[in-house]
Amino acid sequence: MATVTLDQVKFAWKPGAPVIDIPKCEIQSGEHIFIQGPSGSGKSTLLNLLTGLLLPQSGEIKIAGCSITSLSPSERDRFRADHVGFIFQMFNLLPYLSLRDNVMLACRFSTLRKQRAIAQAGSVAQAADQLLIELGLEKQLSKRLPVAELSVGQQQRVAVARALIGSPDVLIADEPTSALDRTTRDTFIQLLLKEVSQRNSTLLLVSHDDTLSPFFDRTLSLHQINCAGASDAI
Ligand SMILES: Nc1ncnc2c1ncn2[C@@H]1O[C@H](COP(=O)(O)OP(=O)(O)OP(=O)(O)O)[C@@H](O)[C@H]1O
Repeated sequence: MATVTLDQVKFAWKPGAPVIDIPKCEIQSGEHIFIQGPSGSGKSTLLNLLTGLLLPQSGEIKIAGCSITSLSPSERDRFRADHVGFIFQMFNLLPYLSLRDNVMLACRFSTLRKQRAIAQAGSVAQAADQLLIELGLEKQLSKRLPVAELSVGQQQRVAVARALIGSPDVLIADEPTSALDRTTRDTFIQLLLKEVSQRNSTLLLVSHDDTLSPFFDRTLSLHQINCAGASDAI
């Protein structure tokens, strides 16, 4: 079953200069997709359309069976909190909070994810701890460190735990490895893929780094799926 569907989606920041023009794209439930394209080709714009932060000028985007392009802004916000987990390039963790509190935050904005976390682990705190331990952060968790005292690779693993708590249908990762060295990067990607597989979440990961492609089920090249083909992409 398709988890993400784009149908005749067109978006332009300025009239007459389309950045996204995707006639058709389907991503199946549980697929691990690598989205690649040069700088300026529209990767971030596409992610913002998929999460409903931007609305296309025309066309339809469906996530987990819901047409997000038909929702009101507040419905889209709620849908995003319930169904989409994010991993950002710069993590976007709250530095003064503990590891557990950072992870639990995702459930504060979504009753659905909170209920799933409780059903899976007994409580949201236990679900957060379980994920952090699976991701190799037991020592840092027990010391109750603020995330500001973690290494870059450790912070990125906290960001993964936050994105995964309450098992969202779709996980979106925007250049999540750009701050990691090669060895940490490979370990991180393997761990991320293991965790999303366990939850049967669909993963969409964007990166400039083409050497990540072999880790994924499928690579979507913006050049191939996007007819807009931004002329200034490098
Ligand atoms: N807020 C904005 N306002 C106007 N134009 C924008 C805006 N954001 C991006 N663009 C334009 O849209 C095009 C695609 O940008 P986008 O950021 O989606 O590319 P990208 O592939 O994510 O690039 P990078 O890999 O460098 O982050 C570029 O031509 C860019 O100038």
